[in-house]
Amino acid sequence: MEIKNYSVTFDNRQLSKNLNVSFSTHKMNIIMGANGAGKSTLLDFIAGVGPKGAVGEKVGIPPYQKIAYQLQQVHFFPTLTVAQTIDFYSKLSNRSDSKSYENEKSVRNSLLSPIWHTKMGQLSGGERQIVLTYGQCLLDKEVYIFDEPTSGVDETNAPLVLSMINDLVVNDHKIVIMTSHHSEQLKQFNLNLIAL
Ligand SMILES: Nc1ncnc2c1ncn2[C@@H]1O[C@H](COP(=O)(O)OP(=O)(O)OP(=O)(O)O)[C@@H](O)[C@H]1O
Repeated sequence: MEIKNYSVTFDNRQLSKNLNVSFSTHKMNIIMGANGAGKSTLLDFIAGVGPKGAVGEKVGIPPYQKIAYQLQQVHFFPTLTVAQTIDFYSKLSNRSDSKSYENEKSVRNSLLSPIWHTKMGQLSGGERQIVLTYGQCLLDKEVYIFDEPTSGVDETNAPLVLSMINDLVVNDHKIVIMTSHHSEQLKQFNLNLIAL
């Protein structure tokens, strides 16, 4: 999977010019770069949701229906409980429960179970992030894109969340692309680092 000759300009400001990126099928793809470097914008392009005015060739990138994309700003229904939110994701998925892995079970049992009946609107920012990342991992897609999935998640919980995401690559052979500002959290994983 590749992006070739990707360029984007906003208000006469050239953000990216003729960028070429190859994505690994057997390592997590991590896009790193300074604030405003264009990481989220590139994710939007890969996911097929924008940005206007971006050009580039997509090679081997599936249509948007086969892509799970978690935006940086977490979106949720504040009056649904965690249980109802996860049920919502499960209903969007064709995945069978038998494909549940240890890290996913650990997130559910240790992180989600204490807040299972709490409304999404009552959770902390980090808790919401964990619930929605867990939900994304339940979907049955070819490509999973996460924009800073550990933003707001504490140092103890972040490795578990990242291990759950890494399982998508290692166990399910899916393509994972994410942005991160936390290289130290990712050291233990097999990575394809993409610097913007
Ligand atoms: N629709 C738009 N119109 C004008 N400028 C935009 C638009 N979308 C993004 N930008 C600008 O492009 C730059 C890159 O934005 P982007 O969100 O991709 O950065 P980022 O690398 O993800 O940053 P961060 O690490 O802070 O999340 C920013 O300066 C942003 O203001």
